Amino acid sequence: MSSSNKVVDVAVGLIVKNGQALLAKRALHQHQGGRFEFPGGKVEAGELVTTALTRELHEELGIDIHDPQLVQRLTYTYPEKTVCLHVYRIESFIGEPIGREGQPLTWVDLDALFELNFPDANRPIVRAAQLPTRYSITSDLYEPREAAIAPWLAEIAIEKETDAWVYVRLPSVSSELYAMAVQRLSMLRPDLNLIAVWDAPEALNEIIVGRHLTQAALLAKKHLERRSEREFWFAACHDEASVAHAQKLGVDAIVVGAVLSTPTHPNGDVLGWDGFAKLAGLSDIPVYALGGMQPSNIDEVQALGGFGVAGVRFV
Ligand SMILES: Nc1nc2c([nH]c(=O)n2[C@H]2C[C@H](O)[C@@H](COP(=O)(O)OP(=O)(O)OP(=O)(O)O)O2)c(=O)[nH]1
Ligand SMILES: [Mg+2]
Repeated sequence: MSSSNKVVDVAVGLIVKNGQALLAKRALHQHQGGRFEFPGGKVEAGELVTTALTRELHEELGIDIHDPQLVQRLTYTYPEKTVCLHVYRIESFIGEPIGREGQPLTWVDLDALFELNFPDANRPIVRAAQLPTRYSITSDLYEPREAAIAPWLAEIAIEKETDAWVYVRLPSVSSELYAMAVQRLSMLRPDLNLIAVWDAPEALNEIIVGRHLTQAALLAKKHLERRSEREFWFAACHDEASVAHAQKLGVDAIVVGAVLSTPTHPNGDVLGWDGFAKLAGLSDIPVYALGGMQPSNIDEVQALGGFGVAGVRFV
């Protein structure tokens, strides 16, 4: 293999404070010069990626970071070279960032990142920067008819925290009833970021932020057509093959489970923490742990390479 075919590993810091991300402007003479970037730099031979991240952010910004969380590994081929961007979210650091190499710095609202000119590899980073660490899922209607929507709405209205991301999972209902439930939920709780099941009616596109593929639907899919850059795709994965397929398709994040058994699925096949760690370790995209999870499990999940927790009943 010639050296130009070698993948260049890059440690990238998604530094977030008060809902804003820290960006630098790349110098004109650099690769992808003149564009905004998330601060970071090349991993040196024999260096751990997290060591490189700490070193680069100290060199470039003069800050000392704590507890970086892996968000994604992103491989992208430019005409000149192939890079693998190892993206870490950093919410805790000591020092006030300054452009120690003369590079201009700026803080930008997370949802405004979509408007900026980044290196071509960065589009998935901009989407991943929006992702929450809690992926909430609805319970089903108590029976598949319209009268069951009102009590379902009442429960969700109380249960779901402000701005939550909520996958509307109603396996028992027709697509007409499904659309009605999503529309009514969106009117009652316009703050929620609603995720519809993958084959829900197109008419919902205006009020949802994305779609969720069941594992069977994921495996049957050959391409993923995003209707816009702001459309998020999630997928359920229970094994290695589905994790690999989700990555190949370009899904934004996966929901892996069941990690632990739950009162509603007491005897189901569970991965256990070991099984979860194995699948999370294989995944280059963000992973939510599902099955017996509460928000308080987040540290455990992240220590095993996960990104967030998913669940029907968060208390
Ligand atoms: N830091 C950073 N690099 C990015 C981003 N997106 C992207 O494609 N890259 C590419 C551009 C470069 O080819 C490579 C990073 O190299 P770099 O120039 O920052 O490396 P470095 O800090 O070690 O600097 P140098 O001493 O080699 O100039 O990754 C990004 O958001 N941040
Ligand atoms: Mg750099």
